[in-house]
Amino acid sequence: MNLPSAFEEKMKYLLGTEYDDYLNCFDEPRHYGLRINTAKISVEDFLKISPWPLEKVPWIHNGFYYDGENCQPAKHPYYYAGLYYLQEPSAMTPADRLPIEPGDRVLDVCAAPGGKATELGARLNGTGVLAANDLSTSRAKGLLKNIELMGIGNVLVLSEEPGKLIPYFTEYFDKILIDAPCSGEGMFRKDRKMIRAWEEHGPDYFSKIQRSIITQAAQMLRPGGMILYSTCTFSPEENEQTIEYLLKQRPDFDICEMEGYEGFSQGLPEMTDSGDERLRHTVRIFPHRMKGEGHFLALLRKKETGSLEEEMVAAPSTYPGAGSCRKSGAQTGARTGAGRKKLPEELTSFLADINRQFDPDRMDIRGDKVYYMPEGMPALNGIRFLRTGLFLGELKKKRFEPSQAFAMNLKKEEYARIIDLPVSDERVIKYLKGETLDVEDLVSAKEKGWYLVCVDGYPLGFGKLAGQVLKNKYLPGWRWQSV
Ligand SMILES: C[S@@+](CC[C@H](N)C(=O)[O-])C[C@H]1O[C@@H](n2cnc3c(N)ncnc32)[C@H](O)[C@@H]1O
Repeated sequence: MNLPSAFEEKMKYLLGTEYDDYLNCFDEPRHYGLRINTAKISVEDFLKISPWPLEKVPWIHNGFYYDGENCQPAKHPYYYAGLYYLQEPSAMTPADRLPIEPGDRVLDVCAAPGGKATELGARLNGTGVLAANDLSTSRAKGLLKNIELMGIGNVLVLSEEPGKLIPYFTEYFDKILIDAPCSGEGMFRKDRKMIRAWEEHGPDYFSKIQRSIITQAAQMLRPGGMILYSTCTFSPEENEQTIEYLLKQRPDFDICEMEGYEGFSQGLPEMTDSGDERLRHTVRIFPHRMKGEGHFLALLRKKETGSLEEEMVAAPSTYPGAGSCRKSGAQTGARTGAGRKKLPEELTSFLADINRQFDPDRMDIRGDKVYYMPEGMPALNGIRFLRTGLFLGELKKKRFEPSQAFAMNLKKEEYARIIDLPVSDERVIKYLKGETLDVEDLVSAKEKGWYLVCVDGYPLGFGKLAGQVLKNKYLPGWRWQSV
């Protein structure tokens, strides 16, 4: 194993006599993880239908190992139904250890491609709001797809430098996750390409970015709120020293203990100038001590009173942005459905078939597109975004076409017209490939209209019955790719 010598020296210093154990684990097989999406299915119900043997990740209630050399969960209809997310087991920890409560306003600052944001969204379970941001717009596109696939609707998907978000969201969020860009030392075992990247941009480069992100995020947290900071690297500069930096800048923050696990290791105050003993409550994951790749986590709380923002930031009484340069074509906050304005007939008649209460004031119609906004959203003019709210569908010449995101957000029992196929039915793959289906055996040709196509009771997308056949309305960009 060719590791950069500066990295080797640091790890010897960090690990002492355990260094050889760490090196030996490079020869061990990697761990493949699958996290059950509890927004769609309970752990118990998934275990009843799991096509593969699964072994529990002991510190994550909905996390499991699978045999990645012999199973391909990404090529299974349940993946297309959003029943699980494939994720390295240690990477499941940050979202799991941030205590999300129903109704919380949650920000994931560095969210793409959504490994943690999708779990945060599942925990909100349709309440509150999840703002998932990533500086990289191309990566944020993947994030949006994963959020929609997992059926999460109470979202904002943003693509901004975090500092730009502060005036809109000063002290707004109850919980913030910062899965910071980092030098990736914890991933060397899983992905050797990370070693080359480390040589280009190492801990010094990333620690500056992390300090900036964490102090910006601190301003968007309400007093009493919590931040979970994580990296997948070992370097103290990016871990304990970043937290030490925050605590110095922000005496209104403290470190909390998080739910433990026997394989976790304590943070290392001795790797900082201050030696602040509170840093022992941070968590390190070493791959030779447990079955997961290298990570670092710190759970932080902002004290209830006397937040620095009260002194430092003149929080705007109304959200600014009106009149500032808009980055995206769409205007949010200008809700044509607001004030109980009458909604278009074609939309109301579609929604009448859905067994769910929609608040007309939260309907946002922009051009021909209809969105269902999270409650109490500030105006976001001036922020680059990819999605605000649940994209319900499009108004087209006196008809409403429901979207893929809406299909994924629905539960089978919420919609009247269902075509539920068992996973063994060859029409499942045909549907996912975008083909027209013959469904004469399942529905009467007379009952025309939109149908929600499900696999074993879990929605995959819409189809429209016309004559004897079901026209396929599965989103073309999401289609099943034959290998
Ligand atoms: C470790 S990855 C996040 C992984 C993600 N949380 C997940 O679980 O799928 C770090 C992300 O930070 C983004 N990023 C880099 N610099 C950033 C910045 N200044 N603000 C916000 N995001 C940033 C990168 O584009 C990258 O997607």
